[in-house]
Order: sequence, then C-alpha cells, then structure tokens
Amino acid sequence: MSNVHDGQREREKPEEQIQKPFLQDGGSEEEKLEAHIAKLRHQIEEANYQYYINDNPVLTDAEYDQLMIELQRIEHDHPELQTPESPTQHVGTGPVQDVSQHRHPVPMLSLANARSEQELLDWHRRAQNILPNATFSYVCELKIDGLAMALTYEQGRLVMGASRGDGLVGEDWTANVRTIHTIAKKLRGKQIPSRVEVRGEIYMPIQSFEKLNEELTDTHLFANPRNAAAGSLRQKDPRVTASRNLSFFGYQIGYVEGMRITSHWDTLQLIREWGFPVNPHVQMAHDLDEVMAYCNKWEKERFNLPYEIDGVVIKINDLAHQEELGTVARDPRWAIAFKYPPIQVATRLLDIRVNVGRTGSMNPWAVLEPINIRGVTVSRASLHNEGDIQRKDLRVGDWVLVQRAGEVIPQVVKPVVEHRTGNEEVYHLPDNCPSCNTPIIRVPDQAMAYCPNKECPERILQSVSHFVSKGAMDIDTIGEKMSEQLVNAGYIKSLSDFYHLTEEQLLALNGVKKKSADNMLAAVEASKQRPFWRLLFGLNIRYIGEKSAQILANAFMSMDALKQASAEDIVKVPGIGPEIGQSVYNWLQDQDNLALIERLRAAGLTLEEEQHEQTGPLTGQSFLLTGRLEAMSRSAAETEIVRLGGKIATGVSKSLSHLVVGEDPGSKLAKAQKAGVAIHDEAWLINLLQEHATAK
Ligand SMILES: NC(=O)c1ccc[n+]([C@@H]2O[C@H](COP(=O)([O-])OP(=O)(O)OC[C@H]3O[C@@H](n4cnc5c(N)ncnc54)[C@H](O)[C@@H]3O)[C@@H](O)[C@H]2O)c1
Ligand SMILES: [Zn+2]
Repeated sequence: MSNVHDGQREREKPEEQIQKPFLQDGGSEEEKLEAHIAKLRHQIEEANYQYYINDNPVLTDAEYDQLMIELQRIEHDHPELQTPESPTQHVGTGPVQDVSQHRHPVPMLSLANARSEQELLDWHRRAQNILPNATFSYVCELKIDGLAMALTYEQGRLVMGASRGDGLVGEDWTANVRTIHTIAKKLRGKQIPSRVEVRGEIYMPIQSFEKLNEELTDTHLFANPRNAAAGSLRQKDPRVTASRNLSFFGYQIGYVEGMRITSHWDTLQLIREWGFPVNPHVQMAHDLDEVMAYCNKWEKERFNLPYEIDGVVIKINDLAHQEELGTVARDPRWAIAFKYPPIQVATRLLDIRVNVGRTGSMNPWAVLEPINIRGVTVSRASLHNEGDIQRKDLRVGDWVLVQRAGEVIPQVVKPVVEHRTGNEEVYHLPDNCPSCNTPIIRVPDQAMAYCPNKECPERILQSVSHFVSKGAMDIDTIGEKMSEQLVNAGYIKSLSDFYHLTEEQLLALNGVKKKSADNMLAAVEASKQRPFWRLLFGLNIRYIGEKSAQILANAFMSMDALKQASAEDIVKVPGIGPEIGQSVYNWLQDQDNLALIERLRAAGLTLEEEQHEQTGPLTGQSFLLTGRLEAMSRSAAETEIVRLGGKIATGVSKSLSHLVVGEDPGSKLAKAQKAGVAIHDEAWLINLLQEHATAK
C-alpha cells in the first residue's frame, strides 16, 4: 500500500468534513471512523444505484473511484470494520425487481485496479508470492467501456443473455441480446460444446452514442457511451434495443462442458472461431515491460478507436495459474485493470453563448479559456441546454472541469466550487433569439427553448446546411459555405428553392465558375432520387434523426400516409417515442410545412419508399462487402441480404450499418473504422444470413 503519511492524511481530511448526523460531540476516534465508513458506504451504494440501475451516474467516475479507494484503504487498515455487505466486497448492484433473474453458475467478478506502473508491479508481486515457481505470461486487452454480458449456449444455440447484476444474480435480457448483430445466435466452427457460457462486453460505438444523444430528447440524454449501452440494453421493448446499434466483444469463458482449454489466449481464439468478434488489439506479453509498453501505447492511441476504453485489462495467460490464484473479495487475483487517469482539466468558463439550431433550438455553449487536453486545444464545449447548466450549477466566471472522452465533443463536467470568489454570475438564456430577436419559447417539462420564427436567419442557415448534408439529401457540391452564400444572396428562402436554382443565379455568386455551377445543379438534380427517409431526415423536424426517419418511412411508406396518421398512430410505431411522435404530428399540421411538401412533390422528389423493396429481418440495415469471401461469392451474399430486406450500400458513409470484410480488404476498411461503422468478418455474415434464412 502507499506510504503511511499519505494514508494518514487521507484519513484526516474526510473526517473534518463529516456532517453532523454522523458526528456526535465527544465521540471517540472509533465512533468517528465508523460514522465516516457508514457515510462512504452510503454514498457508494447510492452512486451504484444511479449508475447500474438508472444508467444515469450522479458522480464522475473519478469521484466514485476516490470514494472507493478511501473506503478500501480504511477497511484495509481496520479489518475489524469490514463487513460482507460493504460495497468493497461485492460487485455492482442487485438486479431490478421486475426483470427475470439469472443466477450465474460462476460468479461474474469485477477487476482490481492499478493506476501506476508501481501498482502493476505490486499486483505481479502478490501473484508471484502465491506461486513462487511460476513463470507468467500475460494477455493484454483493451478495457472496453460497456457492460459485461454472460451468454449461455446449449448445443450451440443462444439460450440466455444475462447482465452481471451483483455478480451472483444478474438480469435476464435474452430477447434484447438477440437483437445485437455481433452476438452469435448459433455458434460456428467444429468444436461446439454441449454447454458453454461466453462472456464479453456490450458497448456502443462513439458515433452511435453521439447520434443517439442527438435524437433523444434532452430529458433522456446519456452521459457517456457506457451508460448509453447499458440503458439501451436494459429496455422493456427489444425493438428499442435493436435500433440502438450495440455491439459486442467476447473476452472470456465463464464455464464450458466437455472441453479442456489451457490458456486464456486459446480461449480468445476459440471464442473467435465460434463466431464472436474478439477485439483485434488483444496481444500476448511475456513480461511486465511488454505489458507496460502496451498500456502506454493505448493511453495515447485510445482516441483513435471508434469506441471508448477506460484502460487495459491484463490477464495471466495460464488457466492453471488462474485457478490456483483464485479470487479475493470481488476481484480475481489473476487479472488487473490498468486504468487511465480521467482526462479532466480545469479551466475558466469565460462566457456562455447561444447558437440557434436547425429546428430553432437554443443551444448554449461554453467559451473556455483555451486549454490543452492531451494534445488538443479546447476552447469551447457544448452545454446542451439551459436545464443542464442549472443542474450542474455552472456560472460564468467559474473554474470548471472539462472532460474529453474518446472523440466525444468536450464536456463541461462541473464547476470547481472551491475556487468561487463570489463574482461568478448565474446564467439565464436570453429572452430573445440572438439571431432574429424574436422572444424565445420554452416547452413545459422540457429543458429546451426554441426560436419560433420560421424566417430566423440562423435557423434557416442551419436547416439548409443540414438539408444538403451527407446523411440527408447529400447534395455534396453544396457545402456549408455555399449554403451560406445561397441563403445570403436570397436564393434559398425555403428548402424547395434548391430545385429552382438557375445557372445564372449561381454564376452571379462570388467565385463560381460554369463548371462548378453545373456540378451543383447536377447534384441538386440527383438528390431528387434520394429515398423518402432521407428527405424526412432532411426536413429538420424536431427530434427526427436518421434512425427515426428510417423507422417512420418504413412504417408509413409515404409522406401522404404519414400526413394522414394521427398522433397516436405515429407514437404507436415501435422505436418512436411520444416526444418524437408528437413532434412529427405537429410538424405535419403546419400549413407552411404542408405547402413545402407540395412544392417538393412538384419538383419531383421522392415522397414514397420504393414499393418493390423487399422487407424482412434486415430492413433498415445497409451492408457493404469488401475483400474476397470464402464460403460464398460476393454477389450471392448481396442477393441474400437484399432478399432479407437489407440494402447494399455503394460506399462507406456514416449511415452505413455494417461493413463485412473478407480477405485482402481495400481502403474501405480504414474508412469504415474512421466513420465508426460496425465491422464484421465473413463468419458473422454467414451466421446472420443463416439465422434469418431459417427464421424467415
Ligand atoms: N460514476 C459513478 O457514479 C459510478 C458508479 C459505479 C461504478 N462506476 C464506475 O465503474 C467502475 C466499477 O465498475 P466495475 O465493478 O464494473 O469494474 P470495472 O468496470 O472497473 O471492471 C470490471 C469490468 O470491466 C469490463 N471489461 C471491459 N473489457 C474487459 C476485458 N477485456 N476483460 C474483462 N473485463 C472487461 C467488464 O464489464 C467487467 O465487469 C468504477 O471504477 C467507476 O469507474 C461509476
Ligand atoms: Zn431566431
């Protein structure tokens, strides 16, 4: 453990802060300590509940870890105060009552943490003391920030998907787990055991997380991809889970019948053969130097990953060693998590300003004193909405903690209250739109505020930029800059004006030559062929993201059918919540919007889903195959995908659902990785096709 002085200081500090109910005058040292422990335990249990059950943390991970470390230290120094109920002795928190429970045949444990090279060495020394003659080798893995899942297979078929819960009893989420494409429903390969439990991490790619938060109404925003993954899995309706683009990496076997495996490395190979994705960055290490090199490498490179990691997991490779080392409290002795320090930096909140979004929303953002967070200078951060600012009690002039997680936009975590001087100012949204000065409107029960003016210049600019963007109408030769010029020149007052642009108009703009004018007109023309859902997405209807646009287009098949639907009809569609449904309905009641639809119709845009399209289990998903497939030809695979309702994409874009990679893939792989597209191998595809072919 750390040196005595540190330990003493750590213990003294919190005692000063103990609140009255715990501290009775004249109480002995012991009583004080007990009271302090009780408080710590209470705080941790409370945080656990918010984190594991509500998927809505009330503390930052760093704050939580601080409480836990302190409690562990006190219990270590005062074993007499340890209890089996202490949060240091158990994992997570029990399952919620109204979900079926699953008792884990082999407990699902947590992992002890190391935060420095020294702590890693300490871990190694402890293991070596128990097995003095053993020579260890290690498997290094990324610590994916998601939630642990235990998947049981009988005769190769998935029969149970359970969360960790309190480690002994988890929640049965089988129906939801089945909707996750990267989880095998049927094991592949030659060696199929009669019964096996595969463990791994369900996670949400960063891009999907960001997209999801864009689509969710402000009251349900997820704090990070981990909470988004847990919240999306723990849904009553599996169709909601299905719409959330969760993914999976396998990393362990809980137990297996009739099969002998001797090393963790072999475990990973076997899991891969069975058809699960295994993280491609797993690596063997033969000594602690190699382990440290791996940790250091990924501390820097983690921001290039399409998913979040919060550290590295190091496991002793030999399963016989693992068995002998066993577990202590809630952690195995044969593994450790090397955790990266949270990337939070303090800086000044200089000002709060407001942008007008494409639906008229007031979007406050922070002007920060520029600060370098791991090589990136951060000078602004999104603040979501006024409610969020109030919840965090951010005041202009505050010192604030700023966080950069993965590639997620920098976030203001909280104010550093101790640094307050009293000169900080409580923030309120302006009463009028900063762009057009119209009084803003607040929606009851929501933290959002809007500019109601349809002619608000900033709102028009944003909505036009969105309309031409890649995910929407993809008018690629007209970017943000050109949109601005077109709006400023008065050519685009409404989205339908794009379809009446003339060459003369374009040539009159600064710096536009005939060739680029022609390109722009051609791109506008081509956009008429975009599928209906893209138009729906492009229309800037509040809360409508790509996914909900697809769901609505599939459910109603045409704009006319959608127009005729009642609010109840729309809300009833699986995956469309009440806010989205009501918002679409309201939008369609507005005369100006209806007139816009008619102008778009007259211009020849697609207002219907293609009728001849197959619908099936893969509807709403797009696929792109690259490289050589072995078991079937690419065209046969594509035909089968289309037959099952899926689409074949023409290139990699953010909206691509799956990239399937065969032998010798080309540049698409790197592109897809960058775009955060889910990437699979051929085994996965075949499994998927077989699964649905039999189910159909
Ligand atoms: N902010 C809060 O209020 C709050 C509350 C509770 C917990 N937490 C966070 O959760 C942590 C504790 O949670 P925990 O008990 O799940 O421990 P943990 O997350 O530190 O480590 C154990 C987990 O790591 C995951 N994991 C990812 N990749 C893995 C791999 N390759 N091999 C094995 N496991 C892998 C598994 O899900 C496993 O259950 C805390 O340190 C804190 O960061 C935060
Ligand atoms: Zn305005």
